[in-house]
Amino acid sequence: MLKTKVKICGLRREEEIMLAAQLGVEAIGFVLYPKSKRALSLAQAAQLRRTIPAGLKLVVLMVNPSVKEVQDVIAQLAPDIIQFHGDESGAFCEQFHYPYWRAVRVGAPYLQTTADLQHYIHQYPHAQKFLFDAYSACFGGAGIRFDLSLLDGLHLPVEHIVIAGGIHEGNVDELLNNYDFIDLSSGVEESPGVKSLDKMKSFMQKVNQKSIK
Ligand SMILES: O=C(O)c1ccccc1NCC(=O)[C@H](O)[C@H](O)COP(=O)(O)O
Repeated sequence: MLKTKVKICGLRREEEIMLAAQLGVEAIGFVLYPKSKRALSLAQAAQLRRTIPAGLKLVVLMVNPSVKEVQDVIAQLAPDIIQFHGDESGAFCEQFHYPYWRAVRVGAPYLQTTADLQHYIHQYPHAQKFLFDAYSACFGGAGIRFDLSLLDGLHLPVEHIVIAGGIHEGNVDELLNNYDFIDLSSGVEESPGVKSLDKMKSFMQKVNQKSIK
């Protein structure tokens, strides 16, 4: 059994960051994808970056960025991890020699079966983790679950797996202590792009209660 770590994605306000740190969240995500309702500009992200307390990891999420955009993020934000959430190839992700998570959009036409997933992850040999999320036309943050049984039989250590997609206080039980890392966004929002401090608190209370001591 594992003590499940939590990443909350799409934070945009300093009070959300402070609360995440207080609640024992492992990592937060900034969305640098202009079409997202949770988008931050690079300048906004740089300002918020300064407020992140030590010990709270920063994951910067990008969707089909240019090389220059990734280089700018590394230079100006120095995130702990870059999360590639679009259609970036292995060669693209690996050219930066920077820690990255590869989002796997389960249910995409080319990601329908366990064999498809296995084939896909082999294309990213240096990914630190694979974040399994449900396929959606808007790329992510859509509150949709995927069929977890597709991960059964996957040759991938559990420490390399992050489960995302439609997680909230009401359904997190089945994941806790079974997965190393989970990621959520809309499940702790009061409106698109605005985190609910109350939902963050009650979600993390549940996680912390259920966690193996
Ligand atoms: O959050 C977004 O708006 C977003 C936009 C484009 C690509 C990815 C995006 N979010 C990715 C995340 O890491 C979310 O936490 C993940 O998709 C789960 O979201 P949710 O189903 O809302 O919990």
